[in-house]
Amino acid sequence: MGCSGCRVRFNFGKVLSKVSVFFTMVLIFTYFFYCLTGFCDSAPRTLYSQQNLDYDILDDHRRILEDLRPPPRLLPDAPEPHRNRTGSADAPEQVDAPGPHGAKESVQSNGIPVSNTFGIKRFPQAIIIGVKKGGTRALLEFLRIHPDVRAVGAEPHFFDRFYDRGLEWYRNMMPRTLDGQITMEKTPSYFVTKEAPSRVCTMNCQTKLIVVVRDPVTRAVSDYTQTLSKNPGLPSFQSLALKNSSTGLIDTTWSAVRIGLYAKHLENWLQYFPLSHFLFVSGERLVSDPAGEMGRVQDFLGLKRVVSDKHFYFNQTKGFPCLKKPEGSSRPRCLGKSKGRPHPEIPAEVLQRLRDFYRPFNHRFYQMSGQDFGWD
Ligand SMILES: Nc1ncnc2c1ncn2[C@@H]1O[C@H](COP(=O)(O)OS(=O)(=O)O)[C@@H](OP(=O)(O)O)[C@H]1O
Repeated sequence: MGCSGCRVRFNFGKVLSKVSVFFTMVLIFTYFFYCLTGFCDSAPRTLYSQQNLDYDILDDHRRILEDLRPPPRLLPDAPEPHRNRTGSADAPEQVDAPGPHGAKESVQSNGIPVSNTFGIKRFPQAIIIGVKKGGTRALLEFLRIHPDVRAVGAEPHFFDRFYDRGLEWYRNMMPRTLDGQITMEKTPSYFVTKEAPSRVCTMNCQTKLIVVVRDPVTRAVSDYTQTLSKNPGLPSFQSLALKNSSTGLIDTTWSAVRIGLYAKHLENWLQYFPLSHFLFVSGERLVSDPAGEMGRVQDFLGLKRVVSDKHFYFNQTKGFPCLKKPEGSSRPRCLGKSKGRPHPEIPAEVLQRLRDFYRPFNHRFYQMSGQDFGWD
């Protein structure tokens, strides 16, 4: 009697364990089938995060790695694509196109790109198109703190150098975004590239365009400083800026001078985009009042004003505002050494000559943009 009771209990236990194994298998297969058909991607983020507890941690890790990584070759001090007579501009330069997100994507130990698991790669809805040495890196890094902005770290240079690679190549460069997030990139040379406006419009004529402008004289000196840092044998600023020292005529073929003719470049863009698609950010105010300028940028992009005073502190050593908590990191960080470096001393009369030269162009630019930047 006792023994047959044991057998019944024993059999019941066996059946129970078989049933639970069966249901577990059914659950596992259902889950895999669900994921294989792509539904995991469309699951609400919280649910998805719970199922993949380490996903967000890995994504943060990827962002941190991106921050710590030395800037990719094209960025942010990428030499101009063309080398001029000084040997510092206007000859095509052999550069590798950046990979998606500007450099190699972080890869998990199983070889799957970490950032490859959710969201969609979209064309940028907003692009920082210029100007070189205006403060474009600072603006992009400040924007990246915003949870609704995802941006490519490197400069893709699609609309100037790599257009023949096609729009799909470009889209593939973009980070994945969730609905409601804005995709962005910055390539300051777009502003001075003749073909760029029509090409951007071919992608999307509704694209929002941000131009960080800075006093063209200081901008030219900053540009020269960058080239000099790579080529210490470069002729003096004045010998490059002036056609002839006795006449004092400005050499507008020198790219460091030409880039500062903002009215001329803007005219080209206005043939394809209405003024309402542009936001002109003051490079000077981005340094003196970063939060104020970021308020304008967030409004223009239709974003909640998340980036504010509390994100910045002024670093006395650097002499520039820095971020208390950059994207993906909890430690304060300033921009790299190539941003905010000391400029060489330029003779006052050369600077004055350049100031006089730019004045009418600046005034024309104030009229066109509807903003007085107070450079003279
Ligand atoms: N917060 C902060 N930190 C450091 N530097 C700052 C910052 N905000 C603006 N700037 C100014 O940005 C100038 C470089 O401009 P870009 O980033 O547009 O340069 S680049 O075109 O991408 O090479 C750089 O020019 P230089 O001062 O000549 O180095 C800076 O003056």
